[in-house]
Amino acid sequence: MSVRVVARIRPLLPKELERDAIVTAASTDDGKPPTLVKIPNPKNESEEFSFAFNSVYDHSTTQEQLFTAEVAPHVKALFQGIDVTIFAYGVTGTGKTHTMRGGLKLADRGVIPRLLSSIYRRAKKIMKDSEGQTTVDVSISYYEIYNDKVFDLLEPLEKRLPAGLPLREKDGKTMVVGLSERSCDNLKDLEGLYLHAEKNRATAATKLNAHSSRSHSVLQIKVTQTTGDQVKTSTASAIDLAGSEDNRRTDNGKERLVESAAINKSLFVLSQCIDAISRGDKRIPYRESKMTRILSLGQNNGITIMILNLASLRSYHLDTLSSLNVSSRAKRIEVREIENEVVFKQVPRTASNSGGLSMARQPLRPLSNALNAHNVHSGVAASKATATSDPTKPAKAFSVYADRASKPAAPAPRSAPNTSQLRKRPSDSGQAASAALRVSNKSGLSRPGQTTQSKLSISAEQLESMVEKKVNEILAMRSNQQVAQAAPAPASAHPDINDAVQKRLEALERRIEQDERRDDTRSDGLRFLLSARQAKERGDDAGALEMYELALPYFPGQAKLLSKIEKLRVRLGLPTAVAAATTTEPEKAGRKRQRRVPAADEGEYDEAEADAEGDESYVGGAAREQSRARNHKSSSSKRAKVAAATATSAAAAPASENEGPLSPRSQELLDIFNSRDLGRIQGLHGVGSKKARDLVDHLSLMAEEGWAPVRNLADLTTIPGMGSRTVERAYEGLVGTI
Ligand SMILES: Nc1ncnc2c1ncn2[C@@H]1O[C@H](COP(=O)(O)OP(=O)(O)OP(=O)(O)O)[C@@H](O)[C@H]1O
Repeated sequence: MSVRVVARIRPLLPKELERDAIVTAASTDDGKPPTLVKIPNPKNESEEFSFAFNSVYDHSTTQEQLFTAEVAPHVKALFQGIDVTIFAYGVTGTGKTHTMRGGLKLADRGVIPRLLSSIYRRAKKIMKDSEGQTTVDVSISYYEIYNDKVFDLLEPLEKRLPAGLPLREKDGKTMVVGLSERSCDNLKDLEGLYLHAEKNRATAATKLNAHSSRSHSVLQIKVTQTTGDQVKTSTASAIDLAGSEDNRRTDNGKERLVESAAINKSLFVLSQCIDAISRGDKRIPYRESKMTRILSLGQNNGITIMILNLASLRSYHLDTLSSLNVSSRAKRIEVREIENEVVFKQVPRTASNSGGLSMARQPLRPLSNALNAHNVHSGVAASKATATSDPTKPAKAFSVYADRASKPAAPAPRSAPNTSQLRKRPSDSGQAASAALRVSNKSGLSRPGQTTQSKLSISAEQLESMVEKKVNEILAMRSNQQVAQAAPAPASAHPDINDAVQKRLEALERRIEQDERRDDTRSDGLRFLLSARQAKERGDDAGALEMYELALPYFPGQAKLLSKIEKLRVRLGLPTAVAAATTTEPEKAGRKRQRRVPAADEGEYDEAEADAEGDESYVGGAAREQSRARNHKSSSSKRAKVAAATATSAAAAPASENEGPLSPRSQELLDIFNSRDLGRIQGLHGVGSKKARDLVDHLSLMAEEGWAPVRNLADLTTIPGMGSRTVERAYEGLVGTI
């Protein structure tokens, strides 16, 4: 079966006007429940676009009706061992949180509280009917993804690590490493936990001067049914995605811009994934954001329901079209309704601390004959209207109450809509983009990446200085401090840039993106260490061991780390067959991990290769790329190469410094790192604020763990986030200060 996609149009709010409402629900045939959303063509209001969904709910639909029609039928499947994922998608202010969480009053309760009640009711029934033969355990995990970092909402805020929790793939499932899971005997406890977590979320948001709806929230309810020695587990996931938002419309400050960038990026990646799956592409860009990795749309077995929330207002016109485009394509994604395997009980090694959506990977297959028959659209995706979002939105809260048995509302039809009224196929993303640009131009907005074609004759020096300037701009745009200055469209800042420069700039942007990905991969090592420490604090030795072993490939040969692993193995009564257990196994795991992350890893690997060549040019362009490709076949350790590169590079300190006395400049560089002073580290060339924070975290952890300070430049290159090129840039940047 395919992902079930339903649309819900919210009612107008008190200050919104009926005459501004432009989105309507319609039926394919008179008397049938609505399955179409109609919206005028923004370029020609006399023309109307229709988008087909599995079901469409208009402003009159109550919370109970939506739940009864779309969610309640799947609770049974959940207890059969099938995972269920429900997620709300839509523009800011369209009713996602209202749908998922709802309000305080009984009638206002959204999908989540009703789902919790329903699960408890069914659990009770199963236990009663089996006369105690079957026991049902219900537990929850709850986390948010804020600025592409995962934070556990069940843990107190003080325990939050700035880097967030890492993700990893295990047995084809995406897991949040170190996520807590709380079991509750009754609905009231669960209610308390959920409310507490919601409070955590709001408090965290307030501390960051943000709004909680700027994060994606993921609630997972795990149902474990035990009969004799057979255990059946399934998970219901309720996801409230952050809303996309136009910065021009909301007059965002710099923090908001960073958030918006993260939200829009993850939602953009989601739409790219949906496009790629529906086109039948082999490569789906799941890994480009944490949210898409977790959601793994189309890769997860089980039932997936996407609720598209819509506001009918004209001020949302282009945003609404964009979200209609994305979600109507999601219908074409096939998922398999497969029960999780029953496992046989054995003495557990430990309570698992790894949460995550249960997602067994499967080959992706687009539905060849399930095109959006009714979809006719302009592909408008980029331009936005100019209204301001409502800052006076009432605070959201809810309570879970035991559901009264209620008469189900008329269920929505489950059949796919009739496709005979096909008017025009939805355009692919390329068409969408070009249409978007046409609209953008019409509305006077600048085209991202637009350049004038004028061929100016400029000297190589001018060219280099423009490139340098551009690099700095791009880096500045990506740092928190200067993000507010990033508002002007990058290319239009230089109307005199010719094609050659433009190409170089594009190559640079790709390069910077690669750098970021590489850093992310490396900082995973740090996250594993931090998770290990957390597990240790919780007294979870097995969890700590697992995390330390996962960290090992990032810190090869660290005696302290090896000894921690050894000690934990002894304590847990596990074989200490020394090297095999502590070195070989994790290294194998590391290699496996590298195979699973080809994109990130290739960049990192290439980087090490380029470093080994001593190629310092930032603008090496195609030649550099080709030289990297030639060298890609080498199989020796990347870290060894990075270290070797630093030792042999003419631009860096002399190799002898790694053994003998250090030059004053090298000493100064090491002192800065060993000081763990954020300001000083951030002040180094080539070290942005994000990298500086990660480095301080890492160095502090090293110090707490009793590891020796960094003694030479080669040591420095083994720190996650530091490559030889970064070390050299920082080193060179100290010229004149010493
Ligand atoms: N079906 C509905 N019935 C009544 N009020 C609704 C409905 N849907 C949304 N609202 C109201 O509309 C406003 C915006 O809804 P909500 O906050 O849920 O939007 P959202 O999509 O979650 O926004 P954000 O992305 O900012 O979190 C709220 O005041 C909410 O109470």
